[in-house]
Amino acid sequence: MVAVDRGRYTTLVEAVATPSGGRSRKKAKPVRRLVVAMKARELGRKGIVVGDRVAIVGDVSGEPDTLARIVRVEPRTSMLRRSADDTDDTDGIERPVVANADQLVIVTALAEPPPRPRMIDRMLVAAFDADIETLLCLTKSDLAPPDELLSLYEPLGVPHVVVHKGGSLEGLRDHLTGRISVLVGHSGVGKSTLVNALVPDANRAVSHVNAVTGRGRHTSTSAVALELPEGGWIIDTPGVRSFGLAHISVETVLAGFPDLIEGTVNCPKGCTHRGPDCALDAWVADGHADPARLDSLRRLLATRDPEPSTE
Ligand SMILES: Nc1nc2c(ncn2[C@@H]2O[C@H](COP(=O)(O)OP(=O)(O)OP(=O)(O)O)[C@@H](O)[C@H]2O)c(=O)[nH]1
Ligand SMILES: [Zn+2]
Repeated sequence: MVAVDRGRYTTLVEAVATPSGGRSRKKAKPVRRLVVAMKARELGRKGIVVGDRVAIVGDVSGEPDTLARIVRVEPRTSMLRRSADDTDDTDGIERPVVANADQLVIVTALAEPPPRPRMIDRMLVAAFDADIETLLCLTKSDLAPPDELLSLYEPLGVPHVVVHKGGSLEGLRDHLTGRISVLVGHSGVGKSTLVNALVPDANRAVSHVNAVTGRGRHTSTSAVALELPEGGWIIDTPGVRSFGLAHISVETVLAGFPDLIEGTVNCPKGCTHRGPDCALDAWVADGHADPARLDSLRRLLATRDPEPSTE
């Protein structure tokens, strides 16, 4: 499923065409088309998100004004979620964002706008919760060096690439080829610039999806999956600017810090690992782990608190 917009799901159907006449020895070529579908009633309230693999029935011709039905959603290998944040009606319900992704690409400008480590931390926790890998993609390296930011994230073992407009994207492509990557980042960080450089006809693909759904050309606010020329997919998430993490437990965050877990055995029950009772301070002071790791853990735990939607 490559896009969803107000109850209309755009699905990519791949069929192996049988060469006509049966005499042709040419290898059958997969034929792909976009088919717009709605959710079959029997799926009830089950959500379908971009990245889902679905079974569709009915009119699957993809002709204008046809509508197929999605009758089944295949089991997911991963699910990126976020809690509702301040910009939503705050019902505290977690929302699925993208299914079956392999990696979350956190796009951050080195300047204009300045990097926001708390935002990066949030994304890292969301990716950890979804059990998908992360890649830090630092843009606008022509404006500022990456060193300061990397000193924060290299100790966490987060892989990174540094890019700038018009520069080489080889390092980034190496990470993206053959995988399903979700791109997230704030407005202005250069995400569209990247997507257009990676997928030469990205604009056309998006407006084609919009045309197929009859939603106008530039109205897409949902995630859209775009195929990379080298193989693999990038999923652009224009509508997802932030990740509320209220649904993620302290334990899940801590699980991202295997080197610190042993230090928590003497913590009081239900320790938030942020208060004065936490045993981690003394344990780290004894030299069992790098203090920077404890700082990082606390930063991540702190990011679970709601913060102003202006960020
Ligand atoms: N100096 C510099 N400017 C860049 C670079 N990449 C993008 N920009 C500029 O930054 C501005 C924002 O880039 P976009 O690609 O539109 O950013 P975006 O993240 O897609 O922003 P939204 O469209 O608001 O989501 C544009 O004026 C770009 O030309 C870069 O590497 N260096
Ligand atoms: Zn503790």
